[in-house]
Amino acid sequence: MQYEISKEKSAEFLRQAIRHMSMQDAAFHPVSYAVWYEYSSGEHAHLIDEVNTLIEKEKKLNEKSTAQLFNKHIAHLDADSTKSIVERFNEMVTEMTSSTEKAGQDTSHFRQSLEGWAGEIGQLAPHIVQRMDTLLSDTHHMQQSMHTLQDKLESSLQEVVQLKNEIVKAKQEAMSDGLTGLLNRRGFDLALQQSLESASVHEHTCLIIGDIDFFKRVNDSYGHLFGDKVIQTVAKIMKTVAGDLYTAVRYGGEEFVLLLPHTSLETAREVAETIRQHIANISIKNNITHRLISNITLSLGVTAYQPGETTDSFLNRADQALYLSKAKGRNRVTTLSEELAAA
Ligand SMILES: Nc1nc2c(ncn2[C@@H]2O[C@H](COP(=O)(O)OP(=O)(O)OP(=O)(O)O)[C@@H](O)[C@H]2O)c(=O)[nH]1
Repeated sequence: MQYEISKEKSAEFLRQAIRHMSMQDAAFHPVSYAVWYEYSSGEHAHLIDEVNTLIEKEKKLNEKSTAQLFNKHIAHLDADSTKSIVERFNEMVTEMTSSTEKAGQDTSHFRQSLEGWAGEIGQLAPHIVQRMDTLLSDTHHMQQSMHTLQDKLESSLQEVVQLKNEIVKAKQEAMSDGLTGLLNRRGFDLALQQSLESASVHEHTCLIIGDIDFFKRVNDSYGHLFGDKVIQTVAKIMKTVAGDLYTAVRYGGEEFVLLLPHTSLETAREVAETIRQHIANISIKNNITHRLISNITLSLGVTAYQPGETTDSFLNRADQALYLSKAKGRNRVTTLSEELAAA
């Protein structure tokens, strides 16, 4: 979807979209707006064909068919485009609300003038009074329609606010892990990309990857629920250590990542060592046996981003460092610079 078009062109699409929307059964909301805006822009041949076929068959689009068109042709858009749709709809409704309000005021004013004239003319030319009455009654209807439209627009605005909140919430949910509340892998990919894009050549970005040792044994010995509790406890420690400076991630089952922007390799190693020690010192209560379990350990790998390398190569090196920690006996931190990884 392209939104980089001139204001005049986009205003033209907007006008067309409103005209189309007003002829359908579906209500005014961002979903129908998005469908009709895209239809009016003429960009999506498939969408246009499908809409035309539906209109031919059903005359008007209802909520269901509008939602289906949205899901099929528009819902896959990235979050920025979705946000753009909602913002444009919001602007449109706000503009329409204020023009309707103004039109309502003008109509009310016109009606008052008519009433005034009716009184005056009635005395001079009684035969015109009946026509004036009709005119007054029409104006009254028009005023009522304005109020109805205004009410509808105001409720559309509320819907937009709600939709915006839902988009924000859905975005957050899609990026976070349900068990721990940390960022999930998808969230991490985005955070890593943003961090590398915003870092200058002279700044270091580091990664720590940690993996709970012999976690299968933990599950086998104390049960899956206890295993979950261990994951949550490790996540809590990662989050505390991360604070506002770093980003903690549940990368996979029992694997965690800490993203450290503007951080030297040496500092990252110290942070990893702090995490390792924290975890080696925890005791977690087994809710079934009521015993404290304290032999939980984490192996960690640390590395720094090398300018120009791909994120895959960055991640692979951190993984390699983690693998070395496991191979050397677990419960330890291994730091791997680019030269060492290549050797
Ligand atoms: N309780 C629980 N277990 C999980 C979860 N996700 C993955 N696991 C378990 O984590 C275990 C990972 O085991 P392995 O990959 O064999 O590794 P490990 O036993 O930790 O051994 P090393 O990594 O070599 O030290 C598997 O048994 C998975 O079932 C989860 O969300 N909750």
